[in-house]
Amino acid sequence: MRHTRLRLRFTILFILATLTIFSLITLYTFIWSTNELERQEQIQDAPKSPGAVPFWSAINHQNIYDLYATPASTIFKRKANITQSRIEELFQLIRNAHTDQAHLVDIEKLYPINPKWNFQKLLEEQQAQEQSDKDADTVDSATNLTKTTKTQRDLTTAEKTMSKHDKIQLRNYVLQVLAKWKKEHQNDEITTIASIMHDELEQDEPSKLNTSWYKYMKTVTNLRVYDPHSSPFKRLLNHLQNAEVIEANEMPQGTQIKVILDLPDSFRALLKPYRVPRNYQTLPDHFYFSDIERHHAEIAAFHLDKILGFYRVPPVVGRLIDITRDIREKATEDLANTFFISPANNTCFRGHCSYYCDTSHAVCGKPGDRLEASVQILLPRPPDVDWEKITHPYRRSYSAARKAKWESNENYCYEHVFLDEEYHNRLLLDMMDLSAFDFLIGNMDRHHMMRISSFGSNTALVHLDNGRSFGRYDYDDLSILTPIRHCCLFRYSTFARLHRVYRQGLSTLLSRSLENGEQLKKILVDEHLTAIDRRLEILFGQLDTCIKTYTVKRVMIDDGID
Ligand SMILES: Nc1ncnc2c1ncn2[C@@H]1O[C@H](COP(=O)(O)OP(=O)(O)OP(=O)(O)O)[C@@H](O)[C@H]1O
Ligand SMILES: [Mn+2]
Repeated sequence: MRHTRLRLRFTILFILATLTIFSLITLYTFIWSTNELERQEQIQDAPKSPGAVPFWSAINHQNIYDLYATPASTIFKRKANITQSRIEELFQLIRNAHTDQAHLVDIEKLYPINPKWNFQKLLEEQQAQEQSDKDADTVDSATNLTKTTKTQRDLTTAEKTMSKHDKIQLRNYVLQVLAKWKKEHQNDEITTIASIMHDELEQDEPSKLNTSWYKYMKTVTNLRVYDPHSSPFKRLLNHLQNAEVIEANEMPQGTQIKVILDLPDSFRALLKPYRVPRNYQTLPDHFYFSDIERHHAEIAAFHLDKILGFYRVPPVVGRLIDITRDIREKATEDLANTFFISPANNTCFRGHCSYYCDTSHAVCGKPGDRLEASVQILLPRPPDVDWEKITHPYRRSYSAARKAKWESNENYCYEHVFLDEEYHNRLLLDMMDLSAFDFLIGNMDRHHMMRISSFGSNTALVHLDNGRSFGRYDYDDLSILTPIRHCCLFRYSTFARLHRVYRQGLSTLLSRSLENGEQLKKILVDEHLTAIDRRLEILFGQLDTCIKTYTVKRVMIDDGID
């Protein structure tokens, strides 16, 4: 009896407990779901959390954690002031002018110069003028001249800039000089790095003469750093991609981390590691000189240079490396000492350099040992081969406060570049090619131009260091075109190639080249591809303006360089 009552009491207790638990759960679920609903309502207009946004579309997402975040800027679309049909017209115009010019031998008639005008005299006048400006500046700062008198003096200086007549004469003079340069150099023999290095190698390291490295060096000439159709080029790409690393050493030159890899068969390569995602844009408050170098920019620049037919960027591939096996275990002591394991258990290294070489900007594998990098052939350097480092006349000021001279002087090309005899040769037009290339890739950081001086004077620029290109796709920096806008000179051959890729669709060619020839995926986000097409049109627009101002034959030049 007692037993049955006890069981009944237990059953009631059990039912009561179940009911309580059940109602608690229901209540909790209700409260939770209402909260959730409310929460969802609240964040309906707020940006999605970074995790909810697919990686490639995260580009225009504002920062959810930033209370003052403004919506990402809408893509800045600068319109080219030229239509497709005008580009075609321009092409016909330029092609006809080129054909006409090929038959004309009398350069003096084509570019007439007043017998009373003299280059040397103009040069001396200009130099005297500069000296007096400098002296006046020194006096100004010494006597602490008031602002008004200084402005007055600036005004008189402005009046003293090169006269219109002198400018016309000087342009014709430069055009004549370039035509003479062509005559002198059109039969130059093409030389190779292999031939420059041959004798020393034969004496000191004869075994190197049988390597695939030497075979590639036979294709590096004074005109281009690789032959895209040759087998040494294809083998080189494969080698950069797959060869085992023998030693990893830090590159002492430069401001950001770079690693020199020794590869088998005498090859050396320059590695720039992954630092930021493909959709990273130069931080709004960063100058170009604080911008972080991007491995994907190096890769994309190589592909673009190849499509444009310059062949002036040393071959580079994107490579997935094992940070421990390929770098740490092969590192020199100095480099190895900067390795550590991060809190996320990834292998990282800091390296030694002046920008971003500290623990908070370390290069880390992600996850673990996996690291993307650009790997570029390191061309022979001094003492084996001599290079010339030319300060770019349109170099930006590397100071946050100062501006460069060319930014405020519209006559800068006449007063500084045309008057400088160092530019009375192919260098002037190589610089125009480079300005076009840099504008397309958005590179503001071309402080120097490099060329291999062991080749003599007829030697192409080598487009080294493109790590700070592709920094922005929402902005086209017209100032990169200043050399072209100021000097208004351009090669026929370059124009013809630009026109060809324009017709084929430059961005299509580029994305195809990256897809087929690159192991790393999505090197350029679509926004960068769109920007390149837009910039090509802007470049044509600039050439159109030049031609309208100076006529085709005073802008377009055939200096014999393809
Ligand atoms: N592929 C290469 N072959 C031969 N030399 C190279 C190559 N790449 C770079 N160099 C040399 O190394 C120097 C530094 O490289 P790079 O310009 O890429 O570094 P950086 O950190 O951007 O330097 P900076 O801060 O001076 O621009 C170059 O000026 C050049 O002399
Ligand atoms: Mn650089």
